[in-house]
Amino acid sequence: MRLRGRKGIREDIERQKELVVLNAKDYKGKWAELFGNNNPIHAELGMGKGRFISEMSKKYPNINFIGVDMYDELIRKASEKAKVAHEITVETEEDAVLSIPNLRLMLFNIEHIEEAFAEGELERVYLNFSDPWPKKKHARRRLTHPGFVAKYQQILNAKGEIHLKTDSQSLFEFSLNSFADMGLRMRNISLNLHVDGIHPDHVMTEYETKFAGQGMNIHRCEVVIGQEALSTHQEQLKQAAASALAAESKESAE
Ligand SMILES: C[S@@+](CC[C@H](N)C(=O)[O-])C[C@H]1O[C@@H](n2cnc3c(N)ncnc32)[C@H](O)[C@@H]1O
Repeated sequence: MRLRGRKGIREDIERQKELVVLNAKDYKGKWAELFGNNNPIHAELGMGKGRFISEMSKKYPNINFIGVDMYDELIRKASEKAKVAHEITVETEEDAVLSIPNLRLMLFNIEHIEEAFAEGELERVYLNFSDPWPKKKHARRRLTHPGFVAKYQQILNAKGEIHLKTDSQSLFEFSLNSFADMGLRMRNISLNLHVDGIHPDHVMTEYETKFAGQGMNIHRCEVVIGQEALSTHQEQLKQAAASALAAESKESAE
């Protein structure tokens, strides 16, 4: 997605100091301080126009959300969407900088994400409809390339997870292989999310609305990164297996 900067956009986002972070590197290791609490931090990498991150921040006030994108215009659009989602009415120039306590929009290139977050500073990374970069020679630019995933591993904490959604079958295949090659555990894999049945709390992104509306399959998976998340997942699997065995032996006894 390429957008040419429009005069005034930079000034507009610069004015929104409470919501927009232009100097993300300065907050490395200090995001909890910026939010003023130790709630988990979830980041959407490549948020586009920001519908997902706005709605998530409204729905889950006890989680801190950061929407990351590299274009001024998208940060501005996302800030407008956030204010609508949070029902902030902008009456004057000054009001435009009103803060949303659990949301920040960060202008940043994900290629250098480890320069913006310290080790274990995030609890979840959302990759929603990331650019598929279909040409093989561009594989390194895909946000699920092992080079990127290694950076996410570094900045995610013990409960860390990556949640991926995409319409692109080729990106999905590439991503699953990438995660598997890195020895990572995947769960809740869906090749057709909207047919498998979406959870009532499911929040759609702009691209998801468009592609699902066109009848395209939406692929999704969760990747368990942190040790604590992995232990919880393994415990859940053990319990599910034990209940299945118990049900089976009860059935055969009857
Ligand atoms: C296809 S759009 C998806 C937007 C949104 N997540 C959705 O699902 O509607 C991908 C977004 O990722 C952003 N993006 C791609 N590469 C990026 C990078 N290296 N750093 C920051 N943003 C990036 C693009 O600017 C674009 O807004």
